[in-house]
Amino acid sequence: MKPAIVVYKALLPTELRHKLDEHFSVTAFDELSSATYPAFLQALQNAEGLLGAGGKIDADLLDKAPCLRAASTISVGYDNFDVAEMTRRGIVLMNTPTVLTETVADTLMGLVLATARRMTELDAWIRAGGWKESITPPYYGHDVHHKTLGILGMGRIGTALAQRAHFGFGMPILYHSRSRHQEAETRFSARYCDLDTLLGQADFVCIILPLTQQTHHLIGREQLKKMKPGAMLINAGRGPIIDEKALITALQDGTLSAAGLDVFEQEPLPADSPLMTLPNVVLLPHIGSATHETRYGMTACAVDNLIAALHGNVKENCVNPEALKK
Ligand SMILES: NC(=O)C1=CN([C@@H]2O[C@H](COP(=O)(O)OP(=O)(O)OC[C@H]3O[C@@H](n4cnc5c(N)ncnc54)[C@H](OP(=O)(O)O)[C@@H]3O)[C@@H](O)[C@H]2O)C=CC1
Ligand SMILES: O=CC(=O)O
Repeated sequence: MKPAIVVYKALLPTELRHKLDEHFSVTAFDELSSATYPAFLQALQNAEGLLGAGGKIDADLLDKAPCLRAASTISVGYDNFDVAEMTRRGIVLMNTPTVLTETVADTLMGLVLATARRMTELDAWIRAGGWKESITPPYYGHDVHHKTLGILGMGRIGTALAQRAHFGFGMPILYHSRSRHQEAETRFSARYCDLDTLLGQADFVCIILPLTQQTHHLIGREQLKKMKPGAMLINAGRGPIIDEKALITALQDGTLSAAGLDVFEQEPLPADSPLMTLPNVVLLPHIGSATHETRYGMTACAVDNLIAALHGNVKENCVNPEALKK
């Protein structure tokens, strides 16, 4: 008998669905809503595998999936999983690094440009009947090329961003990570520094860190005050890395000149969030990796990950290899 798996919030192209069907008995939920949730919980009872995107996968949910052996997330970030609890239970967690790196770096560079050059604001301006003759200096943007870029998190995506900024825009690069990254220092002349130095010297601060206990609210009121006057903050890591209340205040009182955000403390961003009405913010609905090509690559990777995990053949993309020893 084929192992049972549950697929949730994954838009599976036909060939990938067929691939899963070859290996597993699949129960799929395009959306998780109050209408579908009871059936989802029911299906979890026998599921050996779980494949999907988002959702809080904590001990309570794991209790409802007593047969689970592997979970495969269609994302590189896995802060929504209780990894320690999964490891304790011997449940392997797989993610999709690398396939999305270049696309998310493009998104970050796009946010830098859109924020500095006020692209969404001016798009709204022209749609409301405005034209450039009426744009006076207070509405001008700022240059990006040759400005200093600060990267928080010189991992896979941070490195791809540094490459774009160095070769494409001639930007001097500062970075902060847990450790030094020789490749970025050699290839892109990136300079390692502590967080306060980066905040004080960068014209653009780009956050592309994972959300962990250590990075939660890493950027709060005090850190925002340390940013260079006129600096802009870009976040595509995870919303809670920034204290959003402090961010809103800083954007309102001019401590921070502008922000470009793909991620938020609460997603979807509530309609009454002050961020919705601030002109000096570019908002994206967590679409860092959302291109046809990359979403396909991520989904294919997640499918292969689950097949490997449930066939005891894990070679890469395992978040908690210790679970394999259980
Ligand atoms: N908006 C979107 O759609 C997307 C968002 N993301 C987010 O981007 C994150 C990064 O992805 P990726 O680049 O592939 O991951 P990597 O693991 O390659 O890079 C993460 C980087 O963060 C650094 N880091 C981790 N913890 C700390 C800390 N406490 N202080 C300082 N630096 C820290 C790591 O440092 P070190 O190298 O020293 O270990 C590493 O350089 C994901 O976890 C996800 O949250 C990813 C894809 C899409
Ligand atoms: O946010 C997206 C991810 O892949 O992580």
